[in-house]
Amino acid sequence: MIQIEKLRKVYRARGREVTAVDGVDLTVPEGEIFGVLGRSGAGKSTLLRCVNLLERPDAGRVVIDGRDLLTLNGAALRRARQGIGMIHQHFGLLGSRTVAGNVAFPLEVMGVPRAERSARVAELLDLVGLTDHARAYPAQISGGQKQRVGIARALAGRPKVLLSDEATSALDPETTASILELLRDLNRRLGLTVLLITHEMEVVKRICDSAAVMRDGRFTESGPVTELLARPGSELARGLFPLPPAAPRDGSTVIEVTFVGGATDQPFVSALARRYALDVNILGGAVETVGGERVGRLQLELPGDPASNAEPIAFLRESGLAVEIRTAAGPAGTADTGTAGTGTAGTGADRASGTAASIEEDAR
Ligand SMILES: Nc1ncnc2c1ncn2[C@@H]1O[C@H](COP(=O)(O)OP(=O)(O)OP(=O)(O)O)[C@@H](O)[C@H]1O
Repeated sequence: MIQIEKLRKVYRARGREVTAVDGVDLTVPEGEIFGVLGRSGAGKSTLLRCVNLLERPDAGRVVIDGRDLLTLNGAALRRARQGIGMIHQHFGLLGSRTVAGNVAFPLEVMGVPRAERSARVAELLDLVGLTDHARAYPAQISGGQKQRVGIARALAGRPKVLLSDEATSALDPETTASILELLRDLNRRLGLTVLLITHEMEVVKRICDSAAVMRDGRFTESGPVTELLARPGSELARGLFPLPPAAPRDGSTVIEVTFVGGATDQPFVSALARRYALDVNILGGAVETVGGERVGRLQLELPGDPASNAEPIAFLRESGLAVEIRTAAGPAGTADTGTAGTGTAGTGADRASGTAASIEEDAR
């Protein structure tokens, strides 16, 4: 389990101060995968590096499996850090060592005897599917295989916590999928607790149980992924399911409906049309599997202004669906009647573009 409380890290250089992490609270229960999503410069790497004390936080607590790392020194701190593995975007392999030699390296540093080391390396290579490449050098293997070596090496000391620093950012989509599948598999088989940072929505969608969006050193939203998807105004929901920036035409109401799990079984569009004799127009939408649950977002246009649609909207909400009303100025949040003009932050245009796609693009 990872517990981070009021974590703060300020860099000071040439008389300038940059608050990279500004009071972050975060809990990752044992065996869960937590993803921190954000643009370049949001503070993700700093946050991750504070968890294994590669960076010393200025304030706050980092508690791993009940031990407050900031209170430990010397051997006790070294032991605690052995319980935290880390993988990196550019793998960080030693070019002069074979695959097996790279995996053996941390075991050598830990002083594990040779025979035990060989057995453990064989076990680790089997775990990541690289037994046949034990004697290859990093230059002779693909990016995905290099990351598998990185993962095997990170697991050498039998850590309970794995930190992942953009582990799939240098990989093509197919390889990304296979590495994410491996991480999910290891998380389940070994009960690993994983904290990962990424700018890729795909990573959150495929393997994270919970996630946070980070901006300017803070979490702007945080929680179980399926809960965030159903939360009105969620940036994560907009990123995973981008919808067209539709402003309602005069005399119509545009709503965005998010449904998770069981709610997807209901034919709510036809129920709405039948019950209220409405001509419902579908403007856009998508349904996907997130965290093993079916999740979707639909943008619908209803005839009549928001006030005249209060009843149908209430019906959808009572059916367990999250409904946002889009006004000319953007989504109007959760107000029951969705009064026009009371939108949450941002204009229609910037709300629509402030999504995952831009999280990725800005980071490149
Ligand atoms: N060693 C450092 N000295 C001074 N400022 C730093 C240092 N490392 C990071 N920063 C600053 O702290 C802020 C957060 O950086 P950080 O690398 O943690 O963000 P990030 O979200 O991981 O971005 P990226 O994906 O580009 O690495 C940025 O403004 C960055 O310029």
